[in-house]
Amino acid sequence: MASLVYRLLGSLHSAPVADKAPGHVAASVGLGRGLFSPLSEFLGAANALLGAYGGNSVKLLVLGSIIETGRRLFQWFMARFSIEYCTTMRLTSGDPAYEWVVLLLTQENVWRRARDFVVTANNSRRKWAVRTELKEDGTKVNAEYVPTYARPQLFRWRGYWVEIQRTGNITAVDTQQSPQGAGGASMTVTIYTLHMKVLSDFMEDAHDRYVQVNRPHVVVHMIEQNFGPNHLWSTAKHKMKRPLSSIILPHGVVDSLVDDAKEFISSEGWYAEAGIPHRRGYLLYGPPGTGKTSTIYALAGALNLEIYVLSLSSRFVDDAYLQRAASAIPKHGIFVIEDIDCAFPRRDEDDPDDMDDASYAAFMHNTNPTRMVGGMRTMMAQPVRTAVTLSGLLNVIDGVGSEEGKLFFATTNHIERLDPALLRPGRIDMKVQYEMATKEQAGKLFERFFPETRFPELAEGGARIAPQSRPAPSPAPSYFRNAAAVDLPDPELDSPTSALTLSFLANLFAARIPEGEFTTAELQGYLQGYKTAPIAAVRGASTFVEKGREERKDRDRIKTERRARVRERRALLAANTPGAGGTGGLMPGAPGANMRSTRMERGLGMLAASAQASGAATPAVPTQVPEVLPVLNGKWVSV
Ligand SMILES: Nc1ncnc2c1ncn2[C@@H]1O[C@H](COP(=O)(O)OP(=O)(O)OP(=O)(O)O)[C@@H](O)[C@H]1O
Repeated sequence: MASLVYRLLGSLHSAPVADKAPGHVAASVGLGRGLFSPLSEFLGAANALLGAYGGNSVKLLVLGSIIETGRRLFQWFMARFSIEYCTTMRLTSGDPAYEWVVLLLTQENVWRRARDFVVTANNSRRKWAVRTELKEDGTKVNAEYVPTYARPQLFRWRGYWVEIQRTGNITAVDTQQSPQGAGGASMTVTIYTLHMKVLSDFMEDAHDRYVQVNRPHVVVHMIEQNFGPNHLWSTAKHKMKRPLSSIILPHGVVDSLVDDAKEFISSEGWYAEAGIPHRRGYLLYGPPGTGKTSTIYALAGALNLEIYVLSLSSRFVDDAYLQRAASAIPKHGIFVIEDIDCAFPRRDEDDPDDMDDASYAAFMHNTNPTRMVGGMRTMMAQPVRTAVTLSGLLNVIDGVGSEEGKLFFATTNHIERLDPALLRPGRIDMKVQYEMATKEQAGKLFERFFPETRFPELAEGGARIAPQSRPAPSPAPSYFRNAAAVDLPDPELDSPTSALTLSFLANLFAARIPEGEFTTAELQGYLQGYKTAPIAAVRGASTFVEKGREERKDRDRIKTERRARVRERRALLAANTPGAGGTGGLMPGAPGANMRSTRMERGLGMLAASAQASGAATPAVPTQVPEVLPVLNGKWVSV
């Protein structure tokens, strides 16, 4: 380029001045002298003048101006061109569309040209990363190379040029931790085309690929506590779909749930015509380990829906956050609130049944339980609570965020704690109760663990009882009236008899498991110990039941003792608490005395009790009553 300019200048320099004579200019344009002669004469004079007084530098100046003007014209043209001849879209991590495009990029092998990677050993199961297996002393280590795309990458898609670039927090994205919003990443996709239709085709293609790849998975979006309140649905996990048949519930329960959800999704028009918000609420309630969460996952897999799970007891989840999180869920997403009861006040805040061991110890020994609830350190032993208020929760269920064809699922182990306002139709449209496993469930679980395909030697054939004609397992079939007495061959000592079939074993197992005493999760845990030994599983069932009963007795005894100790301690605290009939007299007439909460009173009572117990003098009461008054080594601490 530089040499070109020099050559041009050289030619200008060497060109004879006569060539640029006024007459020549006029002749070369071929126009009549009449019109242009004054201009030609002016140019001729200027030329002569320039030639006479160091005109070369001025020529250089003119040339420079021409080049600059040309450059600007080109820029202007390019700006116009790129606005009109390419389409640009921006995507933010955390948004479902971002995931779709990420997958398309990976499938198009755009990462092959990338030179900038983040390496992570965190297996994300996403298709975004380049997965490698490294060998380290014979052990395989999974590592992923995640391209950052910090610099623009150009690739061809269906004959169009597409450019992508990512900005923002590019090192934290596209592993399991993918924050959205201010701290997250965003991606710019530019397609060089005149037609908007290409853009929608691009997104459609990206979406189709995403659906195709995730067909065997259920995508579960969660909230990553570490990312703070600015990030919604920051973590996505891909779980293998679970067949509905693997959920073992009393006959018809799963089917009615699935039919209801399907009917809801397909009747959007009806809701619009009837003027009813298109949403549906389900409450699954019952003891832990009975299959509530598993049912939701299986349902989502069957209907190809994505799940958005939120726990109200998460740090920083308050009314505003809940509202934002619900609004960010796309149409037909399943919104799950786990343990919804923690949004409701307890009748007894210090119920020992709700305390974990740390809280119980803190309550009994007057130490700081250091539990964070709603971003605030609370004193006293308490069950985990939430910063979400009942009205905030109801607003979200009723409000904009819960419309648009969303399915809302709430789970709880304590339906009795829920406010009737939540349970009314329109908020909760269908309730499903989960109970301890029945004999029928135990038998079905056994059959699921030991299918005939894996144990052909125990398949039907020499069967004593065919499955169709098998008597209902609950109550115990007549031939197993005395199930405990049925003697099974020992697989290690005896050779299996032809009469011993899996259905026979399932029935015997069902007969040995008492009705409604164990959760399905407990039975599953037991059977997991006998993955390849169905006969041994049945042989050990009675011992398992006995042990389970003993353990339960122990747990009940501990609970009863705890309750008694908590009652005792409360009585002691009350006796030392002013205003509660006690003799503590800690705060008579203290400023703010009317602000005392039950919790504060307990705190003061604890202080007095601990001071009395240690023989120390009661610390002086502060003149200003702080909001929370925990006690640390006999000193007042204001939080
Ligand atoms: N009815 C069931 N059918 C099949 N598997 C079950 C059933 N109940 C429990 N399980 C198994 O037990 C484990 C725990 O189940 P799950 O998490 O669904 O229970 P849950 O009722 O949601 O418990 P929690 O109230 O503690 O959340 C899972 O591995 C699941 O496979």
